[in-house]
Amino acid sequence: MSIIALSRISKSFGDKTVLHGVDLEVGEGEMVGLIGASGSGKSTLIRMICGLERMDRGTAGRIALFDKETQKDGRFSEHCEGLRREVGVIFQQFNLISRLSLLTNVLAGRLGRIPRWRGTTGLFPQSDKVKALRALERVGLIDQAHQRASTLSGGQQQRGAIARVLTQEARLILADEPIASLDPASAKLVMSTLRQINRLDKTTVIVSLHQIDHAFEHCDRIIALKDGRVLHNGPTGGISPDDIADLYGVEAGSLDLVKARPAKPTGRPAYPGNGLAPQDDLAARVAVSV
Ligand SMILES: Nc1ncnc2c1ncn2[C@@H]1O[C@H](COP(=O)(O)OP(=O)(O)OP(=O)(O)O)[C@@H](O)[C@H]1O
Repeated sequence: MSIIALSRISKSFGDKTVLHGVDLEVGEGEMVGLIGASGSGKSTLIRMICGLERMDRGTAGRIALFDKETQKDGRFSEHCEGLRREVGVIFQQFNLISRLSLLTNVLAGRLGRIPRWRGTTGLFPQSDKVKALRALERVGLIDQAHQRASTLSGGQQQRGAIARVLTQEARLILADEPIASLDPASAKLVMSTLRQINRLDKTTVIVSLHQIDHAFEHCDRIIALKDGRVLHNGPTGGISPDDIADLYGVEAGSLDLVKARPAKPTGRPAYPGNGLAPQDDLAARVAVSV
């Protein structure tokens, strides 16, 4: 199944065109790094894929997710809203509600999947609370479940945001510069968490990154944008120092990144006891109100 299919996607803001007829296909279970200099169109492309942005009209462009059309020639299709529920989006700024507990934030991942009255009254079904706690356990934050989001570190908040998309049971994760605000150790942990979800759950992940060594280490495929056009689209190992130099407008000899290569799967979880806590144990924990 095709997870993402884009054809002839163009986007302009005023008289400035930031995406020029982009074509892309992403398949099930891929982990794709989206790289490119600042302003090359990475965020716009991600916003387009998740239905937050309309393409230009009159271009015959088309976007489909999971083989269903979300927009065509600048018009959203009837499937768009339903398909958005299947897409988990992670932003650089975490987007947790700071005064609420981490668990409540993570439960928000269920909002598109429960009746509205439950969401507005905060009466999440027990099964959803178990899902949220399992997600927190997978990202190594079970002990922080009842902590206010504002008291968590940046790395913890970003892993909280990942737990939220796990709770959403997203089939596609779009992460827009998820590690840009993090220290190196937290960045590594966030990237290995995304990679592990991709490997264990076969969730498709697209991650835009400024730190290209992380893209080299964790992604199977690199899509490189330059001035709104795809400059490179292929296996991570196939991108050359010259490609990178061209992308960022630097001398190839000044780059020290080719030593970074895709990591081999280890099968090791990022956290001890990760992900598979006994259901009973988790059910007991949800007795605490959220
Ligand atoms: N809502 C908007 N209105 C006007 N211009 C916009 C808007 N959104 C993006 N742009 C412009 O589109 C271009 C591409 O922006 P985009 O954020 O997609 O790039 P990016 O590759 O994600 O950059 P960065 O890595 O710095 O986040 C930039 O020139 C930006 O100023």
